[in-house]
This record gives sequence, structure tokens and C-alpha cells, in this order.
Amino acid sequence: MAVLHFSQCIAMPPFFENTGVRVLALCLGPTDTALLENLAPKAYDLKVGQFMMAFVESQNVVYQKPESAVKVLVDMYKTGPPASFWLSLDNKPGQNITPTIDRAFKDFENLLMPSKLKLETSEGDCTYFLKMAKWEVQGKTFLITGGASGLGALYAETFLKNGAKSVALLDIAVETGKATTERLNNTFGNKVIFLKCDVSKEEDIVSAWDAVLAQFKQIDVIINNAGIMVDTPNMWRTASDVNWQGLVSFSLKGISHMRKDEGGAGGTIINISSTAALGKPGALPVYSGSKMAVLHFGQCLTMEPFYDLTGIRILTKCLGATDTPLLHNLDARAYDPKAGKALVETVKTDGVIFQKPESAAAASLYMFQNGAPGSVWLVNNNNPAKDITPVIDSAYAAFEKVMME
Ligand SMILES: NC(=O)C1=CN([C@@H]2O[C@H](COP(=O)(O)OP(=O)(O)OC[C@H]3O[C@@H](n4cnc5c(N)ncnc54)[C@H](O)[C@@H]3O)[C@@H](O)[C@H]2O)C=CC1
Ligand SMILES: CCCCCC(=O)/C=C/C=C\C=C\C=C\[C@@H](O)[C@@H](O)CCCC(=O)O
Repeated sequence: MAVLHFSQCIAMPPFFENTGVRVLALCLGPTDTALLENLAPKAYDLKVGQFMMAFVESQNVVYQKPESAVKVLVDMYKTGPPASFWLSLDNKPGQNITPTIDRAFKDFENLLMPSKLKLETSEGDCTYFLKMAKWEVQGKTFLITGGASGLGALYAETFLKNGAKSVALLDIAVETGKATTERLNNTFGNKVIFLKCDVSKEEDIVSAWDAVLAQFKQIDVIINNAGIMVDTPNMWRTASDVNWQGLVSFSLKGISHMRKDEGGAGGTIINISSTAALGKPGALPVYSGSKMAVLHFGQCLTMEPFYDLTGIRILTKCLGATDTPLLHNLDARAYDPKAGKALVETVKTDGVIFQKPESAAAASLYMFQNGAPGSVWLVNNNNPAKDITPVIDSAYAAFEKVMME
């Protein structure tokens, strides 16, 4: 999904008109190559791998011939319009699936329109405020990446105010992290620890994870919040490691630790995605692709019987533009200077609202207290959190339908 969304974003008009470069993406179905040999041990977990294999066998999935996939690639090259997306499945001729993908993203973009949102979550919607919380913050231990400042620090404060037992803040910024920890400990009574951890480095993750467990013994909630937005030539790889690989690493460690079927206590993993996964910001294809990867990772992980088996709730938050340093110097964050200039212009002309961090944190608390396992939430424009799982599910149902045709 990161590949598809990267391609969609970078190819946004007037990309082809300006550059003469045609971006095409191929969604390849199961194809008879070494990639599909001995599948079960390739899953993130053997039990899940065996479940997947049983499914593949029960469905008589066809592994198409590699020659058929290559033919589709060649046809796509010969006939594909700029920014088109193709399917190669079951040895059939290539199918241009751009209309289906576009329709799904139109539905996502509609979620971002303030007028449409108001229809569904008005300020007077009492049920939003009065609904009983289903998931307790009280007594829970939190691990928050990127917790030294910005939204991460605010999540810590919000959950502490609502009864969290302990919080581990992990961040690359040591001085800021220590200062935030001291401030929170002065207010909430020594419940917070700080650990230096660069989430783009596996060795940092391993040692911080071990240190948090040595201190707290149990982690109930992980907020994978650390993220940077820099698509520039010298930083896009680091940004991908921070936004995506770090999140995967903490999620997998969290699953091993929390899973009830292997002696854990269950728990919640909150992954911070963005409205950049729902819209197509042409200047930020790497950032947007990484946030789409975060969204799709959560959806795949949480497929049945994940929650029943493990007792782990995966929540994904699509956060809209929020007034933190992440949005400073926007022009220098795009993949190239021309795109950066265009981004700054669009933010002005579209009147993009930079919502208050406090609003985003309050909405996140609501999402924690009420989010069903596997749900996806929109937190945008200072509005209450909105459960957008049905819209995401219906887009994926449309993708699946195309594969059945
Ligand atoms: N501010 C916004 O408009 C939006 C933010 N988000 C996401 O929310 C999350 C938090 O963003 P903000 O608080 O706005 O950003 P921020 O820039 O204010 O704070 C980010 C925090 O992450 C830390 N960090 C940076 N690199 C790190 C690394 N390699 N390892 C560990 N920590 C690291 C920073 O030191 C800082 O404390 C990010 O994942 C971001 O993508 C999503 C949508 C909109
Ligand atoms: C839709 C992007 C907001 C994502 C929030 C985030 O993580 C970082 C935001 C940084 C800049 C936002 C720019 C927004 C520009 C939009 O007005 C538009 O140009 C991009 C979306 C175009 C589309 O939806 O097709």
C-alpha cells in the first residue's frame, strides 16, 4: 500500500505535464515464483502463517505464470496513461483498476471535507460526550515513542490526568525528554521515565524496550507516535525508518509481550497515521506512503482471529494537520524545492486548518476509551474523533471485488 500511495501522491497533476515522467503501478496477484515458496514461516508469526496457508489451500488460489505477469507489465507500459494502476491476476489480461482506486480515495477525501464531517459529528452530539468509556485508562502502563515533545508529550499528560499508572517516554531528544519527564513527575508524582531511543535504530529499540520492561514488568499500551516529515533526497530513507520500520518493530515486540495466548495480559497498540494517507499530497509522497503503510499494517495485523487469539487491540489514528513543529518550514520538507513551494501555496489556498494539539489529544483519549479492536479513526479540524472504519472497509471491499471479477 505504501508503493501504491507513493505512486498516487507523486503522480498528482501537474506532475506529468511538468516532468514528462509517467508513473505506473502494478498490483500483482499470486505468481509462481520463489517468493511464494514455503509460505507459512514467512509470516510474522508461525500460527498466523499456518492459518494463512490453510486459507490459501481452501480457496484453491491460482498462482499465475510469471510470463503472464510480465505480459501485463509490457501491456501496461505500452498503453497505460500517466498515473494509472493495473492488476495482473489469474493469468488474465491486465486490468486498469484506476477508477476503483480513485473512487475509494474520493470517499477518503470526502471525509476530510469539513462540510461533510459536520453532518455526522456536530458539536451538539451529546452521545459523543456521554457514551460510557469501554476501555479503562486507569492503572495502565504506557510506552510512547517520540514522547519528549509535541503530541507525544501531550498524550502522556492526557493519559496521566485520566489515571495512567506509569508512562515510559522514548525519544531521540534527550534534554527535552528529561525536562518533560521532570515536569510530568512534578505534577503526577513520579510515574514517568525517560529513555533515549532513536526508533530508526533497531539496537536502540531493543535496549529501550528491555529497560522499560525491567522497570515496569508489563506494558499495556504502546503509542507508536514518533514520526518525521522530510521527503528530501538526504532524509527520505531515515524518515521511512522512523515512520514505518520503528513502528513495525515496536508493534511486533508489543504483540509478543502482550498476547494472551502466550501468557500475556492483552493490551492496546495505537499507531499514528495521518490524513496524508487519505488525501494525496503530491509534495510528500514518502511521508504519505509511510502513513498509508501504517494504516494498512494495522488492518492486516488485526484480521480475524487476531483479537480473539491475542487480546490485543490495534487502533489506527488518521491525524489531520496539527499545530506542532512538524509543520514548520513546510517548503523544505517536500521531495524537491518546486514541490515544496507548491505545497505552501496549496496549504494557503485550501485554507488548511492546523488544529490545536489539545484537541487532537482529547480526541485520542476518546478513541482509546471507545475504539473497537481494529478500528480506524479520523482526528481532524478540531473535531471530535470519528470512527471511519466503515469507509476504509468499504474501499477494501471494492478492491476485493475487482479481484473477483
Ligand atoms: N503535526 C501534524 O500535523 C501531524 C502529525 N502526525 C503524526 O503525529 C506524530 C507526532 O507528530 P508531532 O508531535 O506533530 O511532531 P513533533 O515534530 O512536534 O514531535 C515529534 C517527536 O518525535 C521525536 N522524534 C523525532 N525523530 C525521532 C526518532 N528517530 N526516534 C524517536 N523520537 C523521534 C522528536 O524528538 C519529537 O519529540 C508523528 O508520527 C506525525 O507524523 C500526523 C498527522 C499530522
Ligand atoms: C492532506 C494532508 C494533511 C496531512 C497531515 C500531515 O500529516 C501533514 C501535513 C502537512 C501538510 C499538509 C498539506 C495539505 C495540503 C492539502 O490542502 C492538499 O494539497 C493535499 C491533499 C490533496 C488531496 O487530498 O488530493
